[in-house]
Amino acid sequence: MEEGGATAKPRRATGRLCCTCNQRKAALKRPKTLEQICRECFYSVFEDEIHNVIMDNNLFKPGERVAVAASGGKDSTVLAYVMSELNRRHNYGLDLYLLSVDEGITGYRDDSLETVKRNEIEYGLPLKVVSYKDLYGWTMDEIVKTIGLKNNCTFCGVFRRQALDRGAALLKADKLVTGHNADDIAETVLLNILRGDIARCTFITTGEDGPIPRCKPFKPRAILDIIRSGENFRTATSTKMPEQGTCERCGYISSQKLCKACLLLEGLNRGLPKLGIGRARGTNGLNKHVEQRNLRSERTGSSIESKQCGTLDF
Ligand SMILES: Nc1ncnc2c1ncn2[C@@H]1O[C@H](COP(=O)(O)OP(=O)(O)OP(=O)(O)O)[C@@H](O)[C@H]1O
Repeated sequence: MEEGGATAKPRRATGRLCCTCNQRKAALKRPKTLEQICRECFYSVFEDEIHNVIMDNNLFKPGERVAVAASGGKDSTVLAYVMSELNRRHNYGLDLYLLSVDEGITGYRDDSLETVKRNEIEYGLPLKVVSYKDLYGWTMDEIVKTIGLKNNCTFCGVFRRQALDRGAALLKADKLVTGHNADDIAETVLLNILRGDIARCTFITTGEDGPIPRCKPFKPRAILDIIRSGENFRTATSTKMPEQGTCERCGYISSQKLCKACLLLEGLNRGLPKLGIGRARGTNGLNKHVEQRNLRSERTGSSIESKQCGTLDF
């Protein structure tokens, strides 16, 4: 794995022999170590690194059912391959499944779902697809028609997070693994610093207090400084953390009366699509002030939320 994750672009090597096997021609220069390495050795080093991350962090136990969040994009396609390969090679004893969320974005997700269907056959992993339309009654295309291009990422991010949890629950999975890599984690650290909300986003496993913990095996061993600084953040003991309960409407984990997805849906279904956009910490989730603040910041374009895409912790 390179610093940026599974698929960061390596630099081309310059006609030297691979420094690992000393036999084949080097195909790339690893940005992390500046070593010139051939294709075969790179695959093997990369897979060993992921195996070490999994072992060092005790990510799985034999017999666990693990859902691989598969978007059909590059990172999760590599993740599906590596998980099935390492499971076989090192006898992890895991029951692996592919889990895809169809957000209902014509011309985008329908294409990438075809990739996941190919992975299902190629790696022999059963595939479960959950859709926004079935779970929420809305596709992203319909949401964009209602809310416009601005802020629609909030819906997509909140709904996807919950859809993955719901899909994993349908699969009776013990764990959910995602293809988030070092770049994704570093980006989240930076955005959360701006929001004064840090630490949790750098954990390799999150949600252990909920029904299905999430793991990110692509978080590399040689962690970027920015991730380390996030890990070193401590939450002051005097800081009141939100208490985790359940949404009184759908039963999903929530620190408010209504979870974020139900709040967003409430807005969509009432014809007030901006209702749930923004943060509602310490409120019952249907707070007039939040609603007003959102409308205000929408007008001024001043909130961080309006500039970000989706949720900031994963
Ligand atoms: N529609 C989806 N269905 C299933 N899993 C998803 C979906 N979208 C994202 N994920 C999971 O979340 C991870 C991060 O997704 P994101 O889109 O932020 O990053 P990415 O680097 O583009 O990932 P990828 O290359 O795998 O699409 C993915 O690697 C995947 O594990």
